[in-house]
Amino acid sequence: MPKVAPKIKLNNGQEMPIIGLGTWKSYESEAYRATCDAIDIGYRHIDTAFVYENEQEVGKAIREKIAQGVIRREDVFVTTKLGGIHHDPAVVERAFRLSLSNLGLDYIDLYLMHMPIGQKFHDDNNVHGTLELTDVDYLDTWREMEKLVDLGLTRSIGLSNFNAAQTERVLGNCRIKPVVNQVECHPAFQQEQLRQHAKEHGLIICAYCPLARPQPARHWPPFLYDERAQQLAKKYGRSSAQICLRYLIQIGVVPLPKSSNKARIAENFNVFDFELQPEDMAVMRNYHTGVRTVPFSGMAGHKYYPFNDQF
Ligand SMILES: NC(=O)C1=CN([C@@H]2O[C@H](COP(=O)(O)OP(=O)(O)OC[C@H]3O[C@@H](n4cnc5c(N)ncnc54)[C@H](OP(=O)(O)O)[C@@H]3O)[C@@H](O)[C@H]2O)C=CC1
Ligand SMILES: O=C1CO[C@H](CO)[C@@H](O)[C@@H]1O
Repeated sequence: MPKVAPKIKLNNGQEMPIIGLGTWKSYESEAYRATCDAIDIGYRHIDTAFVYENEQEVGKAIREKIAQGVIRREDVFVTTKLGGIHHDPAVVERAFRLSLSNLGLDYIDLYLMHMPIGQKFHDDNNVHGTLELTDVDYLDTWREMEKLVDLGLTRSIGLSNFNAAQTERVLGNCRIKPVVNQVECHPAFQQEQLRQHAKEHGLIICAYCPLARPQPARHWPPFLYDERAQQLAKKYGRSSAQICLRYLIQIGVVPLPKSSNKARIAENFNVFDFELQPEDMAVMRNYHTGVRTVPFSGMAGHKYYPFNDQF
């Protein structure tokens, strides 16, 4: 049996493994292969979304691993997300059922609102929609998501790309609390205030883009490629990606590194048998620049654009 990751308790009692496989840009057979490999390696947490157009492959891999007896359904934490084109309260349940049927599962563990902003619906196959944004209130969308928990279709619901004020607006008006906020978080964009805010309100921060989408040819980002990063990697006998993921775990967030390369999927998982010393945590802390990798700039003028506030 592979060693599996430790878990963190969510505010509804559910437990989430503290590292998950990201799957954005893992298409078709790649997403299938990556999910199979990840489960074999010991991942028990997979992050997909309706807009990634790979729910079917991710689901196929999970079902196969269940059929092979590698995991039981209850061993794996599956997250998918409501796309912007499905914010209209009238279509939320239908959109969820579409994702569930893509995955071929009876329930999912966590359903996130991908963004606080809705996009105009054209048809279900136009998953990315257009940048025609709508004014649907995310509270109305949230209320429909709560019903999915009532129906037993998802164990929990959560937010993604919400700022602190928007999170509080949901918390102040909800019947079922969000368990997480999934946001960009890595050493160059550490979300210190949002993390503190989430902690005070009982939400876990899941870190998307935890490696800031490395560009090795450009030696980007510095926290993976500069001299200090190399020195730290050498000191611990690890890769700089492992140092980064370990750092995120030690600051209390749940990283979701994407890889479709088996060696890197394994590398990203092997972060549970060492600990960064306080002086090295300080080195990593200093990489913060406050510059986002994923600013969703095309939505910048919208009234619910989340990133105008400081956090
Ligand atoms: N809620 C939201 O709005 C968003 C959610 N997400 C979620 O978060 C996940 C992670 O974010 P993502 O944007 O993919 O960015 P990541 O920071 O995870 O970077 C992914 C890139 O890093 C490479 N990589 C992976 N592991 C290593 C390693 N050990 N060393 C060097 N390079 C590595 C991958 O290449 P290769 O595959 O070749 O290994 C890929 O090109 C997404 O896949 C998605 O599930 C992401 C963005 C927004
Ligand atoms: O989750 C996602 C991955 O990142 C993309 C942007 O770069 C987003 O569009 C998408 O919603």
